[in-house]
Amino acid sequence: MNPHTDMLDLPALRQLELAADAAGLALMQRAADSIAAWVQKHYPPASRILAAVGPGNNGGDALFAACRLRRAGYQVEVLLPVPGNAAVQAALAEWQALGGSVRPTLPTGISALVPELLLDGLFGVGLARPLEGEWLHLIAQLNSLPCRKLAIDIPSGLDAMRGQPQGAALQANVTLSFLCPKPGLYTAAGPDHCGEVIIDDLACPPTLYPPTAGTLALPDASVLRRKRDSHKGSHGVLSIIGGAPGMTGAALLAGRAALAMGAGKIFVHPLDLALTLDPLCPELMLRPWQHNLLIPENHQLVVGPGLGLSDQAHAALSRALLHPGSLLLDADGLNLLAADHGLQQLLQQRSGTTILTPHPTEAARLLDSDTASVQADRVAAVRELSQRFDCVVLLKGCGTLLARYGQPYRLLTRGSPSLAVAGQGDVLAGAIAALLAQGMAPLDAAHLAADVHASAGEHYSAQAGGPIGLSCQQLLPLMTHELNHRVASSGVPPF
Ligand SMILES: NC(=O)C1=CN([C@@H]2O[C@H](COP(=O)(O)OP(=O)(O)OC[C@H]3O[C@@H](n4cnc5c(N)ncnc54)[C@H](O)[C@@H]3O)[C@@H](O)[C@H]2O)[C@@H](O)CC1
Ligand SMILES: [K+]
Repeated sequence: MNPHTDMLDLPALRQLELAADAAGLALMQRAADSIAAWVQKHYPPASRILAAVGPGNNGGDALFAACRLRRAGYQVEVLLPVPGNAAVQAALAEWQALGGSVRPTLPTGISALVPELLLDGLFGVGLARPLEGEWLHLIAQLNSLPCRKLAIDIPSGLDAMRGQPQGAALQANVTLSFLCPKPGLYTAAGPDHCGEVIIDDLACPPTLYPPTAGTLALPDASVLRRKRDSHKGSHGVLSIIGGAPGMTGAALLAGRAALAMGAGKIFVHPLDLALTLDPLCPELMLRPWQHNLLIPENHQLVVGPGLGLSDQAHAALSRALLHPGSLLLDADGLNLLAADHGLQQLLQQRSGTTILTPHPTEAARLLDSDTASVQADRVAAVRELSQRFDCVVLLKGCGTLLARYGQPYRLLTRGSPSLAVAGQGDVLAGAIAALLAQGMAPLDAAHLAADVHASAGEHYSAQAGGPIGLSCQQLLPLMTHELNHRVASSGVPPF
């Protein structure tokens, strides 16, 4: 267990809290130390701090931190809307012994008292239902304060496991989270509410941690190291089927991305017979699809970019499902699969690994569900898909998730809205297949390719001054650079 990258599900997190308690670890005091240390590092004494204290242990963390900060000379105010549990009461006794008072509501027109920093300790992982009434009002009031906001453990109102606001959620600048990362910090609406995320394991011994459910840890890229003594045949071959009339660009984008990510040889089989060359990328070998097209066993096969939903597309997918090697299905490859139980049966009978790369709406189609339900619990959706189809599944969207049944799920911490443009799904499909072609295991290939893609999106935003306007031509060199960097820094460091 690495408490900085490995994640627990909620029952396991509760189990850990109990184990720490039984071991006599005063975790709440350590949490309060951690909060106070963060404040002292960033704000000089006498700064104005407002601590919002909720009814549970999250409130206890905030109020014990308030005591420490008052002792250290900060001007601390405490907002305590409801009487808290025993931990809050103990902190309150300490606070009052220090001469502190509490206010039950936030007065309107407090311009003179506007804090420099809000400590948000209303709710943590114990949020059990949507917020209502006065709580909604309070969150809105706190969000409108013109000051920086430090969320304790998780922004109040955000579901720690699902990353969705429960009615409303605090908009934090920094989130200081304890014991281990929670998926809700990184996926769905989580990143837009958390700001910078800091994990403090509170020096809780790793032996106390139950088995992990998921991880943020990245796969090692050293398998992609190249020998001087290598040739194009050393780096794998892949075939892409897609590119129906009107959507030929999708297949070409996948092909170009595969080249940028190091695949040795790339065949593109467009359904549009008129497409015979990519003039901007003549390295791609274009061989229009025919019903008797034979894909050699050693090719990594991608089906879906610009495939369409025609009878021809259906026939191409049916045949592709018989391919004995690895197969990646994207876009209309997934839509055809979702709509046809016969194709799903063929998928179940496959001997090679299959990777599915749905966006939330495609995932909903595969699950006979709707997009909102998938987004409401992205971790559950990706796990369910991987189990139902016995595939590696990559669920796109903010906080990309990957799962293979029986293994911890994986969650990307990187990403950028710059990538939310047409064509990037095709780029990702080609990138994954390129890493498969170079010998990476399917889950690792999908994970590393997605992380390289996400990182390149971040680099683009940094270079362009913002996320608008990304195109494949700009992104692919950034992906190549990022991949080379990952490979160079993998494995044992050089002298
Ligand atoms: N137990 C432990 O070992 C540790 C807990 N820690 C802190 O404790 C937090 C968890 O504490 P709790 O389990 O007490 O939970 P919380 O403090 O997150 O909230 C639970 C309280 O909120 C109420 N509540 C839940 N949903 C509500 C809603 N929608 N509207 C109104 N009230 C609602 C519950 O009735 C309960 O009173 C963590 O997030 C973390 O901040 C840390 O101190 C580290 C150690
Ligand atoms: K909180």
